[in-house]
Amino acid sequence: MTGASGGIGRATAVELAARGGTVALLARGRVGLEAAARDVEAAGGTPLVIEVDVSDADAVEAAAQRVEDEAGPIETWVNVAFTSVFAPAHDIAPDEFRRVTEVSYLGYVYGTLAALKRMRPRNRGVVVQVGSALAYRGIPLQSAYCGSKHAIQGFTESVRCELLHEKSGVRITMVQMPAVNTPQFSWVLSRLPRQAQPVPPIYQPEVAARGVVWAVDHPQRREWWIGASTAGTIGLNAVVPGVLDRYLARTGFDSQQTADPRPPDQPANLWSPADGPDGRDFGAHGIFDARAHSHSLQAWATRHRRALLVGAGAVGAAVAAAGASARR
Ligand SMILES: NC(=O)c1ccc[n+]([C@@H]2O[C@H](COP(=O)([O-])OP(=O)(O)OC[C@H]3O[C@@H](n4cnc5c(N)ncnc54)[C@H](O)[C@@H]3O)[C@@H](O)[C@H]2O)c1
Ligand SMILES: O=C(O)[C@H](O)[C@@H](O)[C@H](O)[C@H](O)CO
Repeated sequence: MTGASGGIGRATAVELAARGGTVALLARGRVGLEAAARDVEAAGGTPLVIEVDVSDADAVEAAAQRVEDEAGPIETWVNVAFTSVFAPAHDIAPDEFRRVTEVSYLGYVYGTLAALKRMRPRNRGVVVQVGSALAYRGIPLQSAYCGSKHAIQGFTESVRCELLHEKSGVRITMVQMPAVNTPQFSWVLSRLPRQAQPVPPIYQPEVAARGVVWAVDHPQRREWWIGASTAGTIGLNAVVPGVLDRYLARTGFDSQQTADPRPPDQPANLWSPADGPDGRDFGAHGIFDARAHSHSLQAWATRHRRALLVGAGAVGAAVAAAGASARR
């Protein structure tokens, strides 16, 4: 699991740990990683902490080898680690675009390559890409991030076709997330005047984590969408993208900021971690607990859609039968 020291990665590591087995925790911040390891242990798993910057392909490959040497064959690889800059494109420098892309896009590529190198010869294994509604829909103030998320989506489709072509038993799937209450809004480099926030509705990281674990177990589906807002955004964007352009131009600046000013001492994790030796543990949750939903009816329904369809069919048949017997 990359990006396991905070947010969705941290919550997912804990969710997976509850099944036992080794969970390798890959991220940069030592303090956050050690706290994540304690969480994994408490949940019943065996943590393996590996400090790695995912933008370094050799380091990611070495991390994968270390996992196999110390814990055995990697069954599942989950890419989560990312960074961003909250600012209009004209306020983001070229080297910042490069850095976001190297971490948030190429980090996923390097993780996927390290996993495929080991899984393809064994003809088994699962790669899960943690994505976003923003893999399909760009929003203002997040150009570097949205570019990376779109790129992951394209890369993943290509790899999926290649695996299908060679009739591989290895599976790759992507989980598109809604807005989630994670530390990102307190440690991503922000040039916004006000405190950054996820665009409501906001879900707790455990909702996202349950979605990832479901995808680990059901990787035959090409994508899983979490949250009605995700399904709505991707669906609407496919039909009326121009309407969304104008809607987001009008609402997207305010919906991504609270009324409070940006804290002057806010850290920035673009170049170095905020949860490293000089930092603190940020945990899985961000600062929006009071506004975040602990469940998503849509996510539940998509997981149980077969049972729901069968149930709806049965109800439909019963109603039709009742109607027919009433007419007799
Ligand atoms: N929070 C949301 O609203 C939201 C919404 C949709 C999708 N997502 C996706 O979920 C994933 C996690 O998001 P989050 O909000 O939990 O993020 P987060 O900022 O809370 O955590 C990111 C994790 O990545 C790690 N990381 C950052 N830079 C790294 C680097 N160079 N090398 C290694 N590790 C690094 C951090 O240490 C941390 O463990 C991302 O891929 C993001 O695109 C999040
Ligand atoms: O959704 C995402 O992919 C991002 O990680 C968030 O940073 C956004 O700011 C917000 O949640 C928009 O919905």
